Amino acid sequence: MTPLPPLDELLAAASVVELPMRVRFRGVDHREAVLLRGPRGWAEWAPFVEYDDRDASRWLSAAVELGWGRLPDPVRTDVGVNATVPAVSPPDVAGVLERFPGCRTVKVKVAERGQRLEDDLARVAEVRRVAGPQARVRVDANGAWWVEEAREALRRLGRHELEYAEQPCARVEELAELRVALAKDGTDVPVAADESIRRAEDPLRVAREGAADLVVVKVAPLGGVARALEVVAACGLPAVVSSALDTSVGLAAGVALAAALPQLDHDCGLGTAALLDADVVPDPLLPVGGRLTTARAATVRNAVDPALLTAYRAPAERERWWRDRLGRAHAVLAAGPGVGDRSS
Ligand SMILES: O=C(O)CCC(=O)C1=CC=C[C@@H](O)[C@@H]1C(=O)O
Ligand SMILES: [Mg+2]
Repeated sequence: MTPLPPLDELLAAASVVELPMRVRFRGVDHREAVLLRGPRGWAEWAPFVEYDDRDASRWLSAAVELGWGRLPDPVRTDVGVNATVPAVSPPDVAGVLERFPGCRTVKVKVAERGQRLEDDLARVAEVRRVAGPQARVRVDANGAWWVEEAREALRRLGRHELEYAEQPCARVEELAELRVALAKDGTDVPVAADESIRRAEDPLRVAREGAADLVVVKVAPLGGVARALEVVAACGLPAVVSSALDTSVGLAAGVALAAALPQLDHDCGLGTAALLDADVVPDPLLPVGGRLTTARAATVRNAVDPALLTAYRAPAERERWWRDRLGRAHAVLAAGPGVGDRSS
C-alpha cells in the first residue's frame, strides 16, 4: 500500500475540472474530476458525487497509488476494448458505434430508469444489426431487475446471443438465484458481477455464493490496480476491466490493470473517453483498431495539459465541494484500516 501523502500535499496537487459529455450516461451530462499531479505522474480522483466518504476514500487510495506509488508490472502490451452504448434509442445506435471504430465487442445499457424491456429489446436488436453477427454483445442492467424480471428479460434478450449480462440484479443472493433459474430455462447468458464487487463490503461473496460466471473490476472503486488484482485472484473467476467514466488519466490506470491481469479473455470497458466531449489531455486515450496499448496509456497519462485544466476548471463552489470532500476522504484513510477498507 502506497503511503498516504499529507492532505496539504494532495490539495496543492489538485485541479478540479468539469468535463462535458457527448451523450448522457449514468444519469449525467458532465463529469467532474480531480486531477492530482503526483511525484510519479498524474492521477485522478473522481468518486461519483453521490458516494459517501468511505467509498470516496477507496477511490483516493487508487489515486495515491497512481500518483505517488508504483503500478504492478504488465504481462501484455495491449488490451481489447469494447464499445459502450448508453440507453439511447435505436436510431442513435449507429452514431454511437461510429465513435468506437474497430471494437468487436459492444456493451449495451439496459433497464434504464423510466424505460421498458421493449426499449432494451429494440436497442440490442439494433446493436446486433449494425455491429453484425460476429460482434460480441453484452448488456448491463446496473442491478435494476428483480430475479423473475431478469429471467424473462434475458430469455428474450438472449435471442441476440449475449456474451454476458452485467449485474442483472442488485444483490448477490439474487444473482445466485438467477443463475440457477437461467440454467433451468436453458437461457445461455453468463452473469457478470460489477456493483456486487466494487460496492460490496466483501467482494469475495460473489465467488463464495456462486453468484457470477465472471467479475467486472474497476480500478478506482476497488482502491487501485494492486487491490483490484488481489480481488480478481481471490475470486478465482474470469475478469473484465471497466472504467469508472474516468478522464484519460484514470483510463490509463484501467489499461494498466487490464495489462497486469494474469488472464484476460474479454474486451474491456475502457473506451469511455469517447463518451466525453472534452478531456484533460490533447490526445484522449481512445482505442485504435479496438485496442489500447500500455505504451500509449503511459504517455497519455502524463500529457495532462494545464491549458485544458484551466479551460474546464470547475465553478468555484464545486471546486470547494471537491476540496472539502478530499479532506474528508483523506481523514478516512488516515484513520487507518477497517475504516475505509473492505473486510476480506
Ligand atoms: O464497461 C463499459 O463498457 C464502460 C463503463 C461503464 O459501463 C460504467 C462505468 C461506470 C459506472 C457505470 O455507469 C457503468 C458500469 O456499470 O459498468
Ligand atoms: Mg456495470
